[in-house]
Amino acid sequence: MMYRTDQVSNGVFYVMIKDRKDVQGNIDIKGDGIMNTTDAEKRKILDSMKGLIVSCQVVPEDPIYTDDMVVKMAEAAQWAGAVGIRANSPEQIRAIKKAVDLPVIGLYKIRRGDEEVFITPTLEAAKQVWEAGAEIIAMDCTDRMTKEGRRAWELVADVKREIPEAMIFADVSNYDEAKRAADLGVDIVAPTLFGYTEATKHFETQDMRAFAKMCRDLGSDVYMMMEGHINTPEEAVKCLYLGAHAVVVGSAITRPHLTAKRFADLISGYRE
Ligand SMILES: CC(=O)N[C@H](C=O)[C@@H](O)[C@H](O)[C@H](O)COP(=O)(O)O
Repeated sequence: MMYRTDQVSNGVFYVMIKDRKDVQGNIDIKGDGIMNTTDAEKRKILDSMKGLIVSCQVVPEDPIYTDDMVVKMAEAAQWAGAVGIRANSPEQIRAIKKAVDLPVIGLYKIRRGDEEVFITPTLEAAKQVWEAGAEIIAMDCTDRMTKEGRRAWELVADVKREIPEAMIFADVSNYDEAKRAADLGVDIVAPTLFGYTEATKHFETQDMRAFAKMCRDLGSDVYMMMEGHINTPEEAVKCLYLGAHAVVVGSAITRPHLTAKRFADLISGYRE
């Protein structure tokens, strides 16, 4: 749906959207001032997501698993001042959406045999994430092959065509993948998969140097976020200093058994 710029005041653009409430935001006016409503709405949501995003994920194998655990995690995150939630599976996204009033980055982890790509690997998975209520769809945008015999990032075009209202969060593992994702027109890029690919699996901490370069080169085209292996508030602040719009934290906040294990392992000197 298209709409027009109605009024400009104090550098802020006010826009009228047919049959909907007015929205106000810092909007890029392209060419003749004609814009797509979803662009303005997307920008408004993305701008609001500046700060801490908490990844709230739990699987039945986790020692903390209960049916409503992700809801409690999301409520705790909102209570603490988080600006967004990252969640896995249509069921958990739905439950979180009912309980908290924060934008959700949704994904659907699907393991298909020995395939390496598992974060929202198909268009069907992306549709389910969207239908569950997530505003943003996170997907693997690495250069790895999928079961369908194409590169993971090739799904971006399908999602943009089939679900144009959705924002796309590209999970990548290195600078080249980040650059490609930005060129493909995703909304958010994060090095979520650094440490989880064949080439990076030996790393247990983030590559801050690569992240700084991503922020410097791509930060004006996409929203750069940090995600993965951020364990302390100080590390998160460092990411903001390097140019991150937001920092997504999971395990350190929502997997207390792993935090306990970090302490136990170190204190016991990694005795078996
Ligand atoms: C690689 C993978 O599957 N990452 C997942 C992506 O959604 C989650 O399991 C992570 O918890 C999330 O990325 C946050 O990272 P960390 O838990 O390190 O703060």
